[in-house]
Amino acid sequence: MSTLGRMLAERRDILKLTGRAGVPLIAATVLLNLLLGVLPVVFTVYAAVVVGRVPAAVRDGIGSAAWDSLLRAFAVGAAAFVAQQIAAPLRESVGELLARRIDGLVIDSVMRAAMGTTGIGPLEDTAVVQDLRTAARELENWVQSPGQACAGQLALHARYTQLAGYAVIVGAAFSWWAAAGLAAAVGLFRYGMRGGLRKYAGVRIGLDAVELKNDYLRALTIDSAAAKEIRVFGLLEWLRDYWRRCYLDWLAPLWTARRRIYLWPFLWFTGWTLLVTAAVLGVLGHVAADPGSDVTLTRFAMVVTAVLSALRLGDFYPESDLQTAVGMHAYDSVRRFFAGLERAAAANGGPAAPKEGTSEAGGEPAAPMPAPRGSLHFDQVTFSYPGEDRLVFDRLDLTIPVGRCTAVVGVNGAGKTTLVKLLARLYEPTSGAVRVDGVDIRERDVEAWRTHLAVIFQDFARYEVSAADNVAFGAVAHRADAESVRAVIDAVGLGAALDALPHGADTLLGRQLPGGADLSGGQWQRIALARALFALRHGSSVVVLDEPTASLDVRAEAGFFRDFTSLAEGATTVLISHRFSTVRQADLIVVLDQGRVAEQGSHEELMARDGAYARLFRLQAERFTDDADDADDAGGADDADDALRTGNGTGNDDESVEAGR
Ligand SMILES: Nc1ncnc2c1ncn2[C@@H]1O[C@H](COP(=O)(O)OP(=O)(O)OP(=O)(O)O)[C@@H](O)[C@H]1O
Repeated sequence: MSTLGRMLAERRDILKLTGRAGVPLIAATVLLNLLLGVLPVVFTVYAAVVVGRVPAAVRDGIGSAAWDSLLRAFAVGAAAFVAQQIAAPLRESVGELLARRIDGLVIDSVMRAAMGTTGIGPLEDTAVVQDLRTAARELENWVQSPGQACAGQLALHARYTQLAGYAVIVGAAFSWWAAAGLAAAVGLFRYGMRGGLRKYAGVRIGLDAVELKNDYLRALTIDSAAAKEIRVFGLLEWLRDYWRRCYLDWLAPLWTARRRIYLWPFLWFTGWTLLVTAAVLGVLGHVAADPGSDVTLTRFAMVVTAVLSALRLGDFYPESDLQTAVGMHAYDSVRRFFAGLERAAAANGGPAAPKEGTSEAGGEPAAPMPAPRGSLHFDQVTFSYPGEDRLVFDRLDLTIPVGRCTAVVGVNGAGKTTLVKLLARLYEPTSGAVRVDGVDIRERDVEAWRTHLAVIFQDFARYEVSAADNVAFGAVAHRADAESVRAVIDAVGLGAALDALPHGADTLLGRQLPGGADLSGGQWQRIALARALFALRHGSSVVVLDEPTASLDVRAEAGFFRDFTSLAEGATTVLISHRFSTVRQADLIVVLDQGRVAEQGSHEELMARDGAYARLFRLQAERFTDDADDADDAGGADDADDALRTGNGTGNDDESVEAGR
């Protein structure tokens, strides 16, 4: 697209977005801007009239008709000046209101879309995430936002009305040729300034990825979690140097671009503009100096003031230029973000993604879903993550019985967490289906299906709200059920620890929050377990726990399974764990390997089979005996690797570590 085409498309987009502010606000902004265009011109005219009437007023004295006429002209000029002083801040306020309203609508639509995707695939897509982060940065910082681009574009009315007014003054009071020449010279200078800014903004926008990296490094230096390692490992010097280099990677191209874009063009445009202006003023002076000329003092003053004022209009407009050049960048990112969501929705065959500027997601809502009664079946499920060739599952066939406890084991990367993501419809299978009582879950309403699920992921969320709310988020509609919250807190053995906090279970969990406190890793894990129990008490019937005992001490781990199975009596439990002491008590144990089920059965059945599970179980049991040192040797680790790598071997370095837990 040509530069002009791009410029027009940019302006058209801003206009379309401006329309969302509503007619009254747009009308008020335009009106104030027109007023700010006309008032300086009126002031210029009457200032010249005052100058022209001074000689007669001085000659005729106070009280004369010439004196009164001078006062009238002065009053009009002063009124125009005062009105301008009032209109300018009013324009600022109304413009800000318009900008904030538009930005608010854009932020709403982005948040709705980001939170409203059925799956999480789009939010893990690098391009989509980068667009979201870019949009969020501009919208949050409110430096050059889309709303400000809209307000900035409307502010141009004031500037161009002024230019037209000054040109009319020069044309009417002197020469229409001079007026045209002046307008062209100012236009040329503006083109140079604004065009340069567009190019500069283009370079800055091209450095988005580097800027985001710098944002990350800045945040990292003050991140409390990283602060520990930065100090312990002595990373500070390295980090400082790395950040400095990244910062220069961002700054150096900007410096170069600024010199290239601005220096010579600026001199060239300035030279031409000054030349034309000098020609207009020179001819004016020449004509005025002619004794027979009809150029009066008033007209002379008016034209000179108009020319000089117009000249200023060729310059940079602080209320408009940067905003219109960069402000829409965030909006472009927003649009790319929406396009990315749509692409991801189409690729996953899921429901249509919400569109930018709309409030609802597309697609027909599916029918609600009854609680599962028979089985959860991964029916020939093949899956690879978007953009990845590697199959995590290759025609996986797995049946999870309802009302029983199924444990899933496998080496790091075997696909255990992915299994849960597919079950919760955070991703859709590439082929095959997840069926509940024989029905593909994609045929059901996703929200309805999720009301049956209570999933605690390995990296469960630690909300900076009260401990009680952290638990109640398992079934947020029942947040007021304090009795149940207390019951599940006690059930996971957290009652005493929370009672010791300043406000008991109502203490905010976040050390940096006023009156807040933090918990240990194991206590947080208990909070997550309580959340799952709370969900079970309020209607969920399938509970999935991904590494629920990873942070629990040995005593707590031993008690966990016994307590949890009695608390989750009748529910379908899916337990993912590397700890065989937890796993062994499940009704069914499934060993995942190479994207398929390698073995399944009860602990006794699998031990009798003496396959991968049995070897790994024995290896882990040995760790708790006096022979631990023997089991810890390389042979033992190899054994563990071989045990779970029943297929053609993945060469995963972490396997021995995990197997040895
Ligand atoms: N968001 C993602 N995008 C691309 N690949 C992913 C993503 N999440 C996981 N993977 C890959 O999918 C495979 C299965 O990962 P998954 O997390 O399901 O394994 P896991 O069995 O739960 O491992 P662990 O025991 O370490 O928790 C791994 O190879 C992993 O690298």
